Amino acid sequence: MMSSPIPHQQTIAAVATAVAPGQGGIAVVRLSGPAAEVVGRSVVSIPGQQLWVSHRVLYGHVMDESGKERIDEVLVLLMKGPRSFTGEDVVEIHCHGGLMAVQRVLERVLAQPHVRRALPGEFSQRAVLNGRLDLTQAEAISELVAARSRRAAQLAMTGVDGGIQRRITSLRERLLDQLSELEARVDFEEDLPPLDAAELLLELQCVRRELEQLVEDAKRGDVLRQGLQVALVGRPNVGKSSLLNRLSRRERAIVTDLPGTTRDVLESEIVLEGVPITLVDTAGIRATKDALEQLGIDRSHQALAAADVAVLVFDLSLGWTADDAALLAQIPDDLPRLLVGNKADLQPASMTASLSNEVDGKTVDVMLSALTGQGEEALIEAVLKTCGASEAQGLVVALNQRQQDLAATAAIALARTQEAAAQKLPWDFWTIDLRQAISSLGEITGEEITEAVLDRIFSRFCIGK
Ligand SMILES: Nc1nc2c(c(=O)[nH]1)N(C=O)[C@@H](CNc1ccc(C(=O)N[C@@H](CCC(=O)O)C(=O)O)cc1)CN2
Ligand SMILES: Nc1nc2c(ncn2[C@@H]2O[C@H](COP(=O)(O)OP(=O)(O)OP(=O)(O)O)[C@@H](O)[C@H]2O)c(=O)[nH]1
Ligand SMILES: [K+]
Ligand SMILES: [Mg+2]
Repeated sequence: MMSSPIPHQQTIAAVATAVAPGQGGIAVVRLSGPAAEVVGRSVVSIPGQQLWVSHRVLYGHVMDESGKERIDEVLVLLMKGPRSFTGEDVVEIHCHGGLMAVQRVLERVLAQPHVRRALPGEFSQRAVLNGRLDLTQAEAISELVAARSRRAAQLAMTGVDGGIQRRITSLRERLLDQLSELEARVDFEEDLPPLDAAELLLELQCVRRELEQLVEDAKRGDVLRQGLQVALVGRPNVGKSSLLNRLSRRERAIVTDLPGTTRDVLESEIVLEGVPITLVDTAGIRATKDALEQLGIDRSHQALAAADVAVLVFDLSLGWTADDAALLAQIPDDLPRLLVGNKADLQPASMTASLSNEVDGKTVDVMLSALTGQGEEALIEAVLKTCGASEAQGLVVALNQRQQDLAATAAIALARTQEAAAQKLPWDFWTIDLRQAISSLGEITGEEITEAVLDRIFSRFCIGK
C-alpha cells in the first residue's frame, strides 16, 4: 500500500508558494512526474555552458511559445527522483513574486504535453505513495503551514519529525505481537504452551491507556491548532471596541463616545500565550428603530453563536443594568462566558476594591480599564482558563481530529477485547476486536488505508503542497 509499483504517468504542476498581488519577492512553480525535466528544459532557456544536473541551481529565462518573448527571469532547480520531495523527478522554477509572472509561467508549463494542474495536497500524496513521507508527517506539514502561533508550529513539528508515526507504529506493533500469540492458539492450540491470558490482557490494557492518554492530550492541543473565537459583546458604549484595540495593540476599530459606533462585526487576530485567538468586536446590542443598526445587531448575535467564549462587557461607572442582564440571558447556555466590568479607571480605587467582584448580585470575572490597561492580564488569564487553554502548555505530541477519532476507535475495540476475555469467550472472539484496533491504528499511520480515504485526507491540503 505504501509504495505504488506503477509510477504516476501524469506530471503535475502548481504554484507552491503563497501568491498575492504585489506580494512576495519570489514565487515557486513546482512540477513533479516523468515529464518534469523535459518540460523544464523546453520552457526555460539557459544561457552559456550550464548543465541540467540534479540538485544544481541554473539561471535562465522562461520564454513564451514563440521563443522570442521573455516571460520571466528565473532560477531553476532539477531534483531527479527518487532524491526529491515526491520521489519523482521534480523541477522548481523560482520566479518573481506577485501574481502575473508566476501565473504566466504556470500557464506556460500547463500548456506542455502530459502536464496538468496538481490537485490540493497532490505533491504530498505522491510523496506518501512513493514512501518518501509517512502519512502523519504529511498531515503535520499541512498543520505547520496552517499554524497561527509559534506553539502550534512547534507542536506540528513533532509530527513532521515523525513523532506521531513512531508512537502509533509502536503501539500497533505491540498489538500485532499479542494478535500473533492469540492466532497461534486458535490454529495450533495443542502444540503450544498455554497462553498467559492475564499477561496478554495486561498488555492490551497498557496500550489502551496510552491511546486514551494520546486522545486526551490531543483534545488539549486542539485549542492551539484551531484557536479560539472570542466575541466581545455588550450594550453600546461599554468599551468593546476600545478593548479590542487594547488587546490587538493597534487602533483596529473606530472608537467614539457615540453609542452605536460599531456597525459591523470586526475581527482581529492575536496570540495569547501561544493560543491563536480571533477577537470579534460586535455592534452594541440594544433595541433600535434604525434599520442599519439592527442589521449590525443581528450580526452580533451570529458572532455570539459562532464563538467559543463570550466576553460580556458592561460599564462599571453605570453599574449592572437591566439591559446588561437581558443581554446575559441571550448568551447560549452552553457557551462559556466572562462577565467583564470596564472603565474601572472611572471608579475611585477604594470603590473598585470594595466592589469585591460583586455587582448587583452578579459575580464579575474581571474588572478592567480598556483606557489604561489595568486588569488586562487578568482578562487574558480568565479567557485562557475558561477554554482550558492553559492546559495545552506542556504538550509535545498532538493528534489531529482524524487521528484522534481512530485512536479512540482503537481504544474502544481494545475495551471490547477485554470484555470478551472477562466473559470467557473463545479466543477467536478476542481476535476480532483486536484486529479492528490494529486496523484503526494502521489507518492513522497509512499502513492500512484505502486510496479513497487518502484522496479525502489530501484534498483538504492546500494547492501546491
Ligand atoms: N525549494 C524548496 N524548499 C522547500 C521544500 C521544497 O520542496 N522546495 N520543501 C518541501 O516540502 C520543504 C523542505 N522539505 C524537503 C524534504 C525533502 C526533500 C528532498 O528532496 N528529499 C530527497 C533528497 C534529499 C537529499 O538530497 O539528501 C530525499 O529525501 O531523498 C526536499 C525538501 C521546505 N522547503
Ligand atoms: N474612562 C474610560 N472610558 C472608556 C473606557 N473604555 C472605553 N471608553 C470610552 O467609552 C466610549 C465608548 O467606547 P467604545 O470602545 O466605542 O465602546 P463600544 O462598546 O465599542 O461602543 P459601540 O460600538 O457603540 O457599541 C469611548 O468614548 C471610549 O473612549 C475605559 O476603560 N475607561
Ligand atoms: K461607541
Ligand atoms: Mg464599538
